[in-house]
Amino acid sequence: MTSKILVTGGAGYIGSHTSYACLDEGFEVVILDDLSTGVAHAISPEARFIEGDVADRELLARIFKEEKPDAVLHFAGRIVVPESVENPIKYYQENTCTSLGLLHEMVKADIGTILFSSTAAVYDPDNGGDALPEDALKVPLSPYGQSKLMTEAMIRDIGVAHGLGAGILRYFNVAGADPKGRVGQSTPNATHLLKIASQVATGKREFMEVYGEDYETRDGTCVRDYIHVSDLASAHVETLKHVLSVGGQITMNCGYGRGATVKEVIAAAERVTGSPIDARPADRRAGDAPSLVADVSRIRETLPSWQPKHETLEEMAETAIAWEEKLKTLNSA
Ligand SMILES: NC(=O)c1ccc[n+]([C@@H]2O[C@H](COP(=O)([O-])OP(=O)(O)OC[C@H]3O[C@@H](n4cnc5c(N)ncnc54)[C@H](O)[C@@H]3O)[C@@H](O)[C@H]2O)c1
Ligand SMILES: O=c1ccn([C@@H]2O[C@H](COP(=O)(O)OP(=O)(O)O[C@H]3O[C@H](CO)[C@@H](O)[C@H](O)[C@H]3O)[C@@H](O)[C@H]2O)c(=O)[nH]1
Repeated sequence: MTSKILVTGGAGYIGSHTSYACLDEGFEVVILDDLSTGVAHAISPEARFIEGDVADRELLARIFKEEKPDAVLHFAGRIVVPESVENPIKYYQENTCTSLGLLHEMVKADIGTILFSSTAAVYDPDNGGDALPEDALKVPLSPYGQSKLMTEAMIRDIGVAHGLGAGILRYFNVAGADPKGRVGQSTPNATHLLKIASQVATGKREFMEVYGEDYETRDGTCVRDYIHVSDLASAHVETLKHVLSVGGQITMNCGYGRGATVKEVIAAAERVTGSPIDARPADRRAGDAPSLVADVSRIRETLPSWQPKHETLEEMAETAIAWEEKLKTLNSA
């Protein structure tokens, strides 16, 4: 029997890729998005789209009654770390409180499964650079990270009390775009490294800055575990199948288990285009961890069927740059 899922934030970067991946796997997909940072062209014509706010509890109750989804994939939220420092109320309201309302409506409607987008930002930024297992020390530096960690705790407690199956996925650094060119990172003022490098590579920006070259890393720039968004999308599909079949709760890091420096990411983008990227040294960005790398043992053991297909920085850069080019036509249409 076909399973039906409700995807909150399905018009956003990761939610849109995951919606396509779920549709490709035969799931029925209903998307709830208020288009605050998402874009209509990211929504597959095969999905049912409801424009609305996840904080609207009456709307949620109606959707659950009418659509009776088997699971909710909850991507919707605010994601800009510095903004969360300036405006923590917004982040606790729109990430933590909205998620609580969603969980409450799920329990009331007896919807038994949730996947939740958490983040590597929950871990201790001064972690020493070793790969981080899921039980590593949590010291979220920003209200953004804290809002996610609080939501994780709510899901665990509510899950235990009400028998909710849950997959909490802690994404490391998500990059790249759909290799089929259907979707990509479309937020115009996104701040992610490869997005910025792709904007320079496609002539949308003249130059970019490298935030700090004096870290204790192999070339002085920060290390992150970059994961291709399509591999992250397929990790959701496999997690969903796993939780729908065995129930229970699982928290898993999503990355490849190896780090790349800022300079290595920029060099990959340069190899793709064959042209230099004007990347200028700048001061450290406040709140940046020197290194965040995932220990991926748990996701590998739990989901042996998850086979990442786009692990190289070149593939992430190639798809990101191709999408940036495509956006020129989409945005001028
Ligand atoms: N992008 C990353 O590198 C990254 C890393 C770790 C975790 N995450 C998490 O993954 C999730 C998705 O991130 P993304 O990069 O796709 O962001 P995004 O901004 O592209 O997507 C978020 C989507 O949610 C929608 N939305 C926001 N608030 C809403 C609300 N109240 N009601 C309905 N829709 C709403 C937006 O319109 C947008 O389509 C977020 O929860 C984020 O915290 C992202
Ligand atoms: O123009 C730029 C942009 C970024 N960086 C550096 O590149 C690295 C990666 O930065 P960015 O792409 O902004 O990602 P993070 O700050 O690591 O945060 C991302 O990854 C986290 C998980 O690790 C998520 O929680 C966040 O939502 C998501 O923005 C950092 O060292 C930045 O200082 C630059 O040097 N120049």
